[in-house]
Amino acid sequence: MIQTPSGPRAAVFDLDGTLIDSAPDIADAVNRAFVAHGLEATDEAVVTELIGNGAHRLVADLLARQRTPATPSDIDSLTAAYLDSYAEAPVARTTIYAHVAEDLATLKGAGWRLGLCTNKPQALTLAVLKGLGLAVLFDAVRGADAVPARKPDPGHLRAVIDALGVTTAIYVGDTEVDEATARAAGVPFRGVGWAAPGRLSVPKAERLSRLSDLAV
Ligand SMILES: O=C(O)COP(=O)(O)O
Ligand SMILES: [Mg+2]
Repeated sequence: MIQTPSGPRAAVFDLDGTLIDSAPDIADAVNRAFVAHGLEATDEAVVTELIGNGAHRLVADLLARQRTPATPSDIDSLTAAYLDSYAEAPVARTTIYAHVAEDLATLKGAGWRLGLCTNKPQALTLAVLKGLGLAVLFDAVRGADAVPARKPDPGHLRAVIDALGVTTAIYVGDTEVDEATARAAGVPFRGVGWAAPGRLSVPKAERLSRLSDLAV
Protein backbone atom coordinates (compact mmCIF):
# COMPACT_ATOMS: atom_id res chain seq x y z
CA MET A 1 0.00 0.00 0.00
CA ILE A 2 1.15 3.48 -0.79
CA GLN A 3 1.47 5.93 2.08
CA THR A 4 1.43 9.69 1.66
CA PRO A 5 1.62 11.00 5.20
CA SER A 6 3.69 14.14 4.58
CA GLY A 7 5.46 16.14 1.92
CA PRO A 8 4.01 17.52 -1.27
CA ARG A 9 1.17 15.51 -2.74
CA ALA A 10 1.87 16.90 -6.16
CA ALA A 11 4.43 15.79 -8.71
CA VAL A 12 5.40 17.32 -12.04
CA PHE A 13 7.11 15.19 -14.67
CA ASP A 14 9.32 15.85 -17.63
CA LEU A 15 8.20 13.83 -20.68
CA ASP A 16 10.95 12.67 -23.06
CA GLY A 17 13.45 10.37 -21.37
CA THR A 18 11.46 10.46 -18.11
CA LEU A 19 8.06 8.93 -18.84
CA ILE A 20 8.55 7.79 -22.42
CA ASP A 21 11.30 6.66 -24.76
CA SER A 22 10.39 8.95 -27.64
CA ALA A 23 13.89 9.05 -29.12
CA PRO A 24 13.08 6.67 -32.03
CA ASP A 25 10.21 8.86 -33.30
CA ILE A 26 12.15 12.09 -32.70
CA ALA A 27 15.16 10.71 -34.58
CA ASP A 28 13.00 9.44 -37.46
CA ALA A 29 11.14 12.77 -37.74
CA VAL A 30 14.20 15.01 -37.58
CA ASN A 31 16.07 12.77 -40.03
CA ARG A 32 13.13 12.83 -42.49
CA ALA A 33 13.22 16.64 -42.36
CA PHE A 34 17.00 16.80 -42.80
CA VAL A 35 17.04 14.35 -45.72
CA ALA A 36 14.14 16.19 -47.42
CA HIS A 37 16.32 19.34 -47.22
CA GLY A 38 19.33 17.57 -48.76
CA LEU A 39 21.11 17.13 -45.41
CA GLU A 40 22.49 14.04 -43.68
CA ALA A 41 20.57 11.77 -41.30
CA THR A 42 22.08 11.31 -37.82
CA ASP A 43 22.31 8.07 -35.79
CA GLU A 44 19.46 7.65 -33.32
CA ALA A 45 21.94 7.29 -30.43
CA VAL A 46 23.41 10.70 -31.21
CA VAL A 47 19.98 12.34 -31.57
CA THR A 48 19.01 10.80 -28.20
CA GLU A 49 21.88 12.61 -26.45
CA LEU A 50 20.64 15.96 -27.76
CA ILE A 51 16.95 15.72 -26.71
CA GLY A 52 15.71 17.86 -23.84
CA ASN A 53 16.20 21.47 -24.89
CA GLY A 54 13.32 21.68 -27.34
CA ALA A 55 12.91 21.21 -31.10
CA HIS A 56 14.69 24.37 -32.25
CA ARG A 57 17.80 23.63 -30.21
CA LEU A 58 17.83 19.98 -31.39
CA VAL A 59 17.89 21.14 -35.02
CA ALA A 60 20.56 23.78 -34.29
CA ASP A 61 22.72 21.23 -32.42
CA LEU A 62 22.42 18.67 -35.23
CA LEU A 63 23.39 21.28 -37.84
CA ALA A 64 26.38 22.33 -35.72
CA ARG A 65 27.42 18.70 -35.32
CA GLN A 66 27.28 18.24 -39.09
CA ARG A 67 29.22 21.52 -39.54
CA THR A 68 26.45 22.76 -41.84
CA PRO A 69 26.34 26.56 -41.93
CA ALA A 70 22.76 27.74 -41.35
CA THR A 71 21.02 31.07 -40.99
CA PRO A 72 18.41 31.59 -38.26
CA SER A 73 15.72 31.30 -40.93
CA ASP A 74 17.20 27.95 -42.15
CA ILE A 75 16.97 26.66 -38.56
CA ASP A 76 13.38 27.94 -38.26
CA SER A 77 12.24 26.23 -41.46
CA LEU A 78 14.01 22.94 -40.64
CA THR A 79 12.44 23.02 -37.16
CA ALA A 80 8.99 23.54 -38.70
CA ALA A 81 9.62 20.65 -41.12
CA TYR A 82 10.78 18.41 -38.27
CA LEU A 83 7.72 19.20 -36.14
CA ASP A 84 5.35 18.63 -39.11
CA SER A 85 7.01 15.30 -39.75
CA TYR A 86 6.83 14.36 -36.04
CA ALA A 87 3.12 15.26 -35.89
CA GLU A 88 2.43 12.81 -38.73
CA ALA A 89 3.68 9.87 -36.61
CA PRO A 90 3.93 10.94 -32.96
CA VAL A 91 3.91 7.48 -31.36
CA ALA A 92 4.90 5.07 -34.12
CA ARG A 93 7.93 3.72 -32.23
CA THR A 94 7.60 5.49 -28.86
CA THR A 95 7.25 3.35 -25.73
CA ILE A 96 6.34 4.10 -22.12
CA TYR A 97 9.13 3.13 -19.68
CA ALA A 98 8.46 0.06 -17.52
CA HIS A 99 5.95 0.57 -14.67
CA VAL A 100 5.45 4.27 -15.50
CA ALA A 101 1.76 4.03 -16.46
CA GLU A 102 0.82 1.88 -13.47
CA ASP A 103 2.85 4.01 -11.03
CA LEU A 104 1.29 7.26 -12.28
CA ALA A 105 -2.15 5.67 -11.88
CA THR A 106 -1.20 4.54 -8.36
CA LEU A 107 -0.11 8.06 -7.39
CA LYS A 108 -3.26 9.56 -8.87
CA GLY A 109 -5.38 6.99 -7.05
CA ALA A 110 -3.63 7.97 -3.80
CA GLY A 111 -4.75 11.58 -4.29
CA TRP A 112 -1.63 13.07 -5.88
CA ARG A 113 -2.02 15.93 -8.37
CA LEU A 114 0.07 15.19 -11.46
CA GLY A 115 1.55 17.74 -13.87
CA LEU A 116 3.69 17.65 -17.00
CA CYS A 117 6.44 20.18 -17.86
CA THR A 118 8.15 19.43 -21.19
CA ASN A 119 10.15 21.27 -23.83
CA LYS A 120 8.09 19.49 -26.50
CA PRO A 121 5.46 21.80 -28.09
CA GLN A 122 1.99 21.65 -26.53
CA ALA A 123 -0.02 20.18 -29.42
CA LEU A 124 2.54 17.44 -29.99
CA THR A 125 2.72 16.74 -26.26
CA LEU A 126 -1.06 16.26 -26.13
CA ALA A 127 -0.99 14.04 -29.23
CA VAL A 128 1.74 11.86 -27.71
CA LEU A 129 -0.01 11.60 -24.34
CA LYS A 130 -3.31 10.70 -26.02
CA GLY A 131 -1.67 8.23 -28.38
CA LEU A 132 -0.12 6.39 -25.44
CA GLY A 133 -3.22 6.55 -23.23
CA LEU A 134 -1.52 8.78 -20.63
CA ALA A 135 -3.45 12.04 -21.12
CA VAL A 136 -6.16 11.23 -18.57
CA LEU A 137 -3.61 10.98 -15.75
CA PHE A 138 -2.53 14.64 -15.83
CA ASP A 139 -4.21 17.59 -14.14
CA ALA A 140 -2.00 20.18 -15.92
CA VAL A 141 0.20 19.97 -19.02
CA ARG A 142 2.47 22.76 -20.29
CA GLY A 143 4.63 22.34 -23.38
CA ALA A 144 7.40 24.73 -24.44
CA ASP A 145 5.12 27.05 -26.43
CA ALA A 146 2.41 27.18 -23.74
CA VAL A 147 4.56 29.42 -21.51
CA PRO A 148 6.45 32.71 -22.10
CA ALA A 149 9.86 31.00 -21.56
CA ARG A 150 10.63 27.28 -21.58
CA LYS A 151 12.91 25.20 -19.32
CA PRO A 152 15.44 25.96 -17.85
CA ASP A 153 13.37 29.09 -17.12
CA PRO A 154 11.84 28.37 -13.70
CA GLY A 155 8.62 30.09 -14.83
CA HIS A 156 7.82 27.02 -16.96
CA LEU A 157 7.76 24.70 -13.94
CA ARG A 158 6.05 27.32 -11.76
CA ALA A 159 3.28 27.64 -14.37
CA VAL A 160 2.54 23.91 -14.09
CA ILE A 161 2.59 24.01 -10.28
CA ASP A 162 0.24 27.03 -10.30
CA ALA A 163 -2.10 25.25 -12.71
CA LEU A 164 -2.20 22.28 -10.33
CA GLY A 165 -3.49 24.61 -7.62
CA VAL A 166 -0.68 23.73 -5.19
CA THR A 167 2.20 25.76 -3.78
CA THR A 168 4.96 23.23 -4.37
CA ALA A 169 5.58 19.86 -5.94
CA ILE A 170 8.39 17.42 -6.67
CA TYR A 171 9.84 17.73 -10.19
CA VAL A 172 10.96 14.49 -11.82
CA GLY A 173 13.25 14.49 -14.85
CA ASP A 174 16.08 12.89 -16.79
CA THR A 175 18.51 15.70 -17.66
CA GLU A 176 20.49 18.57 -16.15
CA VAL A 177 18.00 20.95 -17.81
CA ASP A 178 15.35 19.55 -15.47
CA GLU A 179 17.67 19.73 -12.46
CA ALA A 180 18.54 23.37 -13.25
CA THR A 181 14.87 24.26 -13.74
CA ALA A 182 13.88 22.78 -10.38
CA ARG A 183 16.80 24.46 -8.61
CA ALA A 184 15.91 27.86 -10.11
CA ALA A 185 12.25 27.37 -9.17
CA GLY A 186 13.12 26.31 -5.60
CA VAL A 187 11.41 22.96 -6.13
CA PRO A 188 12.72 19.56 -4.93
CA PHE A 189 14.05 17.39 -7.77
CA ARG A 190 14.26 13.63 -8.31
CA GLY A 191 16.08 12.08 -11.24
CA VAL A 192 14.90 8.84 -12.82
CA GLY A 193 17.08 5.75 -12.52
CA TRP A 194 16.69 5.04 -16.24
CA ALA A 195 18.11 8.41 -17.39
CA ALA A 196 20.70 8.05 -20.15
CA PRO A 197 24.29 8.02 -18.83
CA GLY A 198 25.87 11.42 -18.24
CA ARG A 199 22.68 13.44 -18.41
CA LEU A 200 22.06 14.01 -14.68
CA SER A 201 24.42 15.26 -11.98
CA VAL A 202 22.39 13.69 -9.15
CA PRO A 203 24.11 10.40 -8.13
CA LYS A 204 22.55 7.19 -9.37
CA ALA A 205 21.93 5.96 -5.80
CA GLU A 206 19.62 8.93 -5.20
CA ARG A 207 17.51 8.41 -8.30
CA LEU A 208 14.02 6.92 -8.41
CA SER A 209 13.83 3.26 -9.37
CA ARG A 210 10.01 3.47 -9.54
CA LEU A 211 7.78 6.58 -9.76
CA SER A 212 5.62 5.06 -7.00
CA ASP A 213 8.65 5.53 -4.67
CA LEU A 214 7.73 9.23 -4.60
CA ALA A 215 4.98 8.35 -2.15
CA VAL A 216 7.20 6.36 0.22
O1 LIG B 1 13.54 18.55 -25.99
C1 LIG B 1 12.38 18.21 -26.19
O2 LIG B 1 11.84 18.28 -27.32
C2 LIG B 1 11.50 17.70 -25.07
O3 LIG B 1 12.22 17.16 -24.03
P1 LIG B 1 11.63 17.01 -22.54
O4 LIG B 1 10.27 16.32 -22.61
O5 LIG B 1 12.67 16.13 -21.94
O6 LIG B 1 11.56 18.40 -21.97
MG1 LIG C 1 13.66 14.81 -20.74
